[in-house]
Amino acid sequence: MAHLIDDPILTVEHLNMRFGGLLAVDDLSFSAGRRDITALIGPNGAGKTTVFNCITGFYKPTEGRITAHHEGGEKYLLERMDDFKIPKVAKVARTFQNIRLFGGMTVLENLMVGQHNTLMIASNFTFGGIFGLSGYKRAEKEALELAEYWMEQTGLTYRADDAASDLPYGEQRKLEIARAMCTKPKLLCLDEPAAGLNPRESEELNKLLLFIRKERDTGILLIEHDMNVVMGISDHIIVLDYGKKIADGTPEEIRNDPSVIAAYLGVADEEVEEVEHEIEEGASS
Ligand SMILES: Nc1ncnc2c1ncn2[C@@H]1O[C@H](COP(=O)(O)OP(=O)(O)OP(=O)(O)O)[C@@H](O)[C@H]1O
Repeated sequence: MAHLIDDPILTVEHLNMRFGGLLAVDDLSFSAGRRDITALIGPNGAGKTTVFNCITGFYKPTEGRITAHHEGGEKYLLERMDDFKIPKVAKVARTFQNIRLFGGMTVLENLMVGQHNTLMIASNFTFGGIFGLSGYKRAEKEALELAEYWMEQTGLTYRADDAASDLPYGEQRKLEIARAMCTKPKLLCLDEPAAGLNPRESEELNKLLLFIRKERDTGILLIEHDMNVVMGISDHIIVLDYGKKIADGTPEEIRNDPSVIAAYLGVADEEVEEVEHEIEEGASS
């Protein structure tokens, strides 16, 4: 089963990632829609973070092709790009499972650092900033406005001058997303954004991600274990188990897919039919 995507922001074709004797990602192909929230789910160790690391250039895949498709028709082969070019040129941004902020910097400073690339270009990679070049000043003003915009959307304006490390966990997660959004990504990859959030915070996260998809024309690719988040906001779900894709469809299709239930429950293949039967019985009772 493969979910049909008319207008992909990302296509992954026959991706393999091998670590010594372990095939962590096994012939994986899928697409993520340009304005969709696509979730990558699966039991622990299924290969989800490895896929993210291949997409964002942390790992060079053993085999396969990963393409970012921009609206103008430009295509970027991510597996061939230097990792620092992936956010800058291909416009693919990411957050991490373990929060990686500059703890000693303020919220605002974290958002300005996120725009370092744009400001360096505006300074012509010289001391343009110090000498007050007009192009640099304009870029700096725009960077500040963008930082303020994302502080507002994430409810962090009142925290602008606080050190990132002083923020509670839920706000640090939001700050990471705000910082990624300051790079104006076309695809935002989020590694377990709901981890450690309480139910109210994860509800706020859902709203923020739906806002990003609707207002910013940004596709989202998300790894998540919190099924309230996954089932609540995803347009499309891909399920991995032992590095292989075992399902690909809408939340409704995935929810009722016996092989997915089996993978999560950890039952053997031959028991899948039994699980399927139980689901059918459950649905008819
Ligand atoms: N750098 C590495 N070297 C060797 N093995 C690795 C490396 N990175 C990941 N693996 C292995 O690849 C497999 C997939 O790991 P991965 O972290 O991608 O899974 P995951 O689905 O993200 O798991 P989780 O939900 O627990 O984060 C695991 O068996 C893991 O031990």
